[in-house]
Amino acid sequence: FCQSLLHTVFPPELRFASIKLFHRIFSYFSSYCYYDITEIDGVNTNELYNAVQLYLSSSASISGTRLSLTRGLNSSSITFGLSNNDRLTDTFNNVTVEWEHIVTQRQSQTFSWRPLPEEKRGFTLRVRKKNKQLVLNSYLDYVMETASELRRKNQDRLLYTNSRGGSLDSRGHPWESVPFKHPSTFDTLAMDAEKKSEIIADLMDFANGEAFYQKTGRAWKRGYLLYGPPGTGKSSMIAAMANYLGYDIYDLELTEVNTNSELRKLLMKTSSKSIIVIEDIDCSINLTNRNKNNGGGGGGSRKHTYDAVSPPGGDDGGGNTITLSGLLNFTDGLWSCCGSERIFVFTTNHIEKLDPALLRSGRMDMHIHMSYCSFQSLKILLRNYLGFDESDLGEEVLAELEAVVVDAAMTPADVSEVLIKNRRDKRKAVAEVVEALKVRAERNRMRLKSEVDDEEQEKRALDSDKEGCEEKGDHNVEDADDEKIH
Ligand SMILES: Nc1ncnc2c1ncn2[C@@H]1O[C@H](COP(=O)(O)OP(=O)(O)OP(=O)(O)O)[C@@H](O)[C@H]1O
Ligand SMILES: [Mg+2]
Repeated sequence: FCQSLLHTVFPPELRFASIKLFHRIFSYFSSYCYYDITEIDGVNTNELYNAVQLYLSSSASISGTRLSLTRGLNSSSITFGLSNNDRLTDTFNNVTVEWEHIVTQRQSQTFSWRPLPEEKRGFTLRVRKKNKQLVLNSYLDYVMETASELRRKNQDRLLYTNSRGGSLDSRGHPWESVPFKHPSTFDTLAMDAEKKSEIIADLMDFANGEAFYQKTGRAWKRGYLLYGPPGTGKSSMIAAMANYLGYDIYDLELTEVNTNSELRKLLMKTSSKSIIVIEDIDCSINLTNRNKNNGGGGGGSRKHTYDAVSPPGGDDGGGNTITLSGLLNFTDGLWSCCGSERIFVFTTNHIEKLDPALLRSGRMDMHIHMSYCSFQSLKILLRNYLGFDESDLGEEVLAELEAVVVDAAMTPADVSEVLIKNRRDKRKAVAEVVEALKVRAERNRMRLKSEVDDEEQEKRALDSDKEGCEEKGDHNVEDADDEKIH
């Protein structure tokens, strides 16, 4: 009755003004202030809303008897969230805040450029007025940071590529991404245990080293060079690194990049906590560092210039003008620090072809040699593919394997191929591996022997030539003496 009386007696304007006044008086006397974080801000999605939602999902265990569960696209885990009008308290620096999730039905579909959801969702944050500054200055930043950390952990890795050349997508990004689901881990990687644990420790030091890099005044980045013959696990190692640290991978295709500035733009669009990979560096860029004497009219100064890359077709007049110095700036220059926590990984099959400028510490901090199967790595492969431990193999087989594995110089890729082919019959698989290793070892021994024989023959031929010369020379001397005498 009162309500209808209010409706009839007071005109709407007055009613509105009185509600506003009431709110003002209430907020004046209240010791709290409230912040609304709505899901849609105008027509844009409010990033803070998503961040808060994700952040609160991490505190789900604290309280709350009713929670909503979600599983995002590309995500491999489930996250928790607050249900309608549920509240949750959180503490930050000894300050307690309260979050409430408010869902209301949207009244009428107003005109918009894109369909809006029927529900209007938002979080309301209630804080004491005296804590207002703390919340605005650091709590919300903390929420955003925690949320992005969670997003990274929950979501599978992304693999970015610049295969589109220099063109940008609709959001102005030069990178294209796909979910990265490589199953390689340090457990499945066949290599010597000490080397593996050294790499893992190095990665861990790097990931936890923010304070150290800050203290020493270094950019928070690290470079690894993986080198070795094809099929020894260089790409698998990169995947294992990404899976271990939870970083995204940017696979940089240098042949698709035309200029140094394009390279720089690509770098600027990479996120932190990522691995930037340049595979087969010796093939994608002509990395010879040349001292060109800039003598003619250029002030006579000796300039250190680098060769421009010639396009793969060998046509020197092409548009690809990335230089080694451009690449070095990419990894090491001022631009490399725009963002933090980055790992650069270069791979090559021929380390000897690389320029020393690229290999120096600071650019490539760690050189990792991926090599042929050793006895240790062979045992890892047998365990991974067949589930066989040393005890399953037996001493005799182990001794046989150990005797030939080094001479065989087989890559882990070759060995795993034999194992995959015979994986239904495990005993046969082991026998086949032993056989393959023996055949390879024998072949290598024969090759080595024939090389040594060839060398010896050559040496002998050279020696006999020399002797012949000396004899001839002696003759000449005698002849000369003869001549003198005559
Ligand atoms: N060290 C290793 N541990 C486990 N598996 C390996 C290893 N090396 C190679 N493999 C197997 O061989 C396949 C090829 O390896 P990968 O692509 O990592 O070699 P690569 O060194 O990158 O070769 P390339 O130089 O040709 O790029 C992988 O799918 C993996 O299964
Ligand atoms: Mg590879």
